[in-house]
Amino acid sequence: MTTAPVITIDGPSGAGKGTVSRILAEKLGWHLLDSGAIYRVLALAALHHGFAADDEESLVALAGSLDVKFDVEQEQALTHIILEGEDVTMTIRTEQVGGMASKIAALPRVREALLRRQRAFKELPGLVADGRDMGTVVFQDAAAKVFLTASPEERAQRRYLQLLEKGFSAKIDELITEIKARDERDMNRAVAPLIPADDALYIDSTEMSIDAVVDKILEFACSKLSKTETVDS
Ligand SMILES: Nc1ncnc2c1ncn2[C@@H]1O[C@H](COP(=O)(O)OP(=O)(O)OP(=O)(O)O)[C@@H](O)[C@H]1O
Ligand SMILES: Nc1ccn([C@@H]2O[C@H](COP(=O)(O)O)[C@@H](O)[C@H]2O)c(=O)n1
Repeated sequence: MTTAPVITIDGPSGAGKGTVSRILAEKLGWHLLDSGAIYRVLALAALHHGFAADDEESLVALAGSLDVKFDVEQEQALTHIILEGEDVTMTIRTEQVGGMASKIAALPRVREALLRRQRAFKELPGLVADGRDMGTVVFQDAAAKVFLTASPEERAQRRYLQLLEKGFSAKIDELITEIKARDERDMNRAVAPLIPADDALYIDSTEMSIDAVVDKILEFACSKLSKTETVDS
């Protein structure tokens, strides 16, 4: 049986992972995993239930029973995220939810509880997986791994424009502080820290357009995939 190839795109907040992953998945006709959305949904559910960010016991139980659905809307290239029957696609994008997600994501048993849910996205014809540990932990055998980053100031500026576009208010100074705090937590946690996989292509997109990043990843992924096919045949 042929197993589905995976392209992983890891990196810090606001680097453009979600944007380029969606474009790549569309171009290739592959499935898409936004693993950060899973952590964000769990964070939102925890906030709804009033659980503290360090209440590992309750969070693990919640992760195991999380009633979440990803409804892919092909025409509008949008995935609706439904938590306990409620559309939370927009609500999970706030920095408050992102901050809570990054705190609970540092808990080893919470990460463990979410592993199977993420790996279930690996289906034919292929998967583009976006997150922090896609290449280092969740899909270690991925055909092509990318680490996508940009300076904190550029990422905050991108996030600022994105939040305004979605109708949220934001302050650039606060975003820079929040992004740096999230980087610090994500890169220094004991389990699955945000680091490039040894075999990842490193891209700094500070001065690159979205199209340039997509082209670079496509070129890299195609060369990796053709080598994999040669080895398999
Ligand atoms: N190379 C780029 N140049 C300019 N803007 C970009 C670039 N890449 C992405 N953006 C914009 O930056 C914003 C953040 O991108 P995106 O949501 O894809 O980041 P992310 O890495 O997935 O962040 P997070 O991990 O927090 O979800 C979006 O509005 C996107 O359009
Ligand atoms: N594979 C992942 C994905 C995400 N996280 C944590 O969730 C937070 C929110 O993720 P976004 O990509 O939506 O910004 C993020 O800051 C990480 O702490 C993770 O640990 N692993």
